[in-house]
Amino acid sequence: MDVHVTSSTVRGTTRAPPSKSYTHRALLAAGYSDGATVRSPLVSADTKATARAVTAFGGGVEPESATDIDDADALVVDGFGGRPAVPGDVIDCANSGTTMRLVTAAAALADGTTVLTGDGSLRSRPQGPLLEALGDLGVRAESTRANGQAPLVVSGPLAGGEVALPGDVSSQYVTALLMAGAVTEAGVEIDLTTPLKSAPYVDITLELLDDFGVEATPVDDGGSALDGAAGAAGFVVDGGQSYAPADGSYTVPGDFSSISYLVAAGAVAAEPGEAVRIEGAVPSAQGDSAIVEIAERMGADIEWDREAGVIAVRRADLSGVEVDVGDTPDLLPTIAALGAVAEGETRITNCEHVRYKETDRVAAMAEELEKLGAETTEEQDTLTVHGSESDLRGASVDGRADHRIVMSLAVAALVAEGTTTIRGGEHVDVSFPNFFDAMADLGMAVERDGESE
Ligand SMILES: O=C(O)C1=C[C@@H](OP(=O)(O)O)[C@@H](O)[C@H](O)C1
Ligand SMILES: C=C(OP(=O)(O)O)C(=O)O
Repeated sequence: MDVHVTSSTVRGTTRAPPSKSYTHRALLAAGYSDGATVRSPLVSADTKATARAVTAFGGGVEPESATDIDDADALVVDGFGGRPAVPGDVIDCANSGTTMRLVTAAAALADGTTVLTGDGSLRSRPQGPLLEALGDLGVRAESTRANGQAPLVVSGPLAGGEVALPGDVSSQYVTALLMAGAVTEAGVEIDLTTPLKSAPYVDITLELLDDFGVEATPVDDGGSALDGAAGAAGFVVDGGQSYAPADGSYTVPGDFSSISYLVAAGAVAAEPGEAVRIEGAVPSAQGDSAIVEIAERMGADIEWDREAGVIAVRRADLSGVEVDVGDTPDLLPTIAALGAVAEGETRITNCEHVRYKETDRVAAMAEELEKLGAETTEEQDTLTVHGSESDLRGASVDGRADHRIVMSLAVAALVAEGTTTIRGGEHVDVSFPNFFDAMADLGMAVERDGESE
């Protein structure tokens, strides 16, 4: 679907969608339990893939009261009590890396064979380190094409043990092994062979596990417990644990990766004297809440009432900054879009792992922002956007079938002169299904092909 965004201003109040990362984990944790209710879930293409996997393992996911899952305020999960059944069919993880990694480790617990696949993007993303780790733990875990990519074949059961794993490809391997490790016999000890990137996502995991009554611990070189995942040399999770959230339910917080587009939209295009107010912005372990500090550093006018969970953003002149996205890969497209509007140079460093996402987001943002008139320089680990040389004007751009590229280009399109056409607008269904409705409500001039408005 083509989406046409014409330069426009925004104002008013909107609500952050629920967190994709917490929803994936909560659905799977509820699956590992004897049953639990997940409140305020994100119902999106990616989280539906995790729900399908929970069902394939012998659990079930149903809306609490709505008839349609897309309208659900809560999902009632029937658990499989830590012992996944052998699925009756291939598990289709669609576009979701989180689903594929977390479900591969869950599949290793089953006493039989599971086959996992996904769309073309997911079948090109790296799964090798997780397959090797599972192999070292005695599980048959293979890529059908022997290239470390899906389709994957996994034959359990996994008993647990000690394993080495690189930390710089995907933190989701750690999350996957910790979540599955808790219900193994022996537990799992992970030794990182390279420093952990995307560490806050493991903090999200640790926080959620704790809420489900499961203990997992980051450790330093000497094996002593640490407070968080940053700088950890490894992780330990004891086996024989049970998943059970207090009072049988878990509530998902708002999503700061999604909030980043709303913050950026307000920073570049709020109507003079007006603000964009974002509700549902309560602090949690999400590293992507750094978008508030990053945008402020660029000069944005932001107030964040953390207790109320409300962010108010007004337009301001922005200047380029340097940002290390080692911990916050999903912010790269948003920061690049902000950088294209800012004066001066925005250098986004430590971003090699951002190339392993739904698409190579470093190349995608460099190339698509250039079509809008920005100048960019791409290196393997750094993306520089030369804002002062940019004079953004509407163009036809490709969302690369990647939700975050689509949403970031839509932010840039708010200030690009004339109209920008973004190819593949439907891909926002992965993490922020009502993105264009929410933006239209705030004042974005947007038309979607096939719609009359
Ligand atoms: O665990 C998670 O929920 C995620 C971890 C990150 O991936 P990597 O750990 O692969 O960098 C992030 O990019 C992804 O959107 C969600
Ligand atoms: C990379 C992402 O997710 P996943 O790894 O689950 O596909 C994302 O949401 O930006």
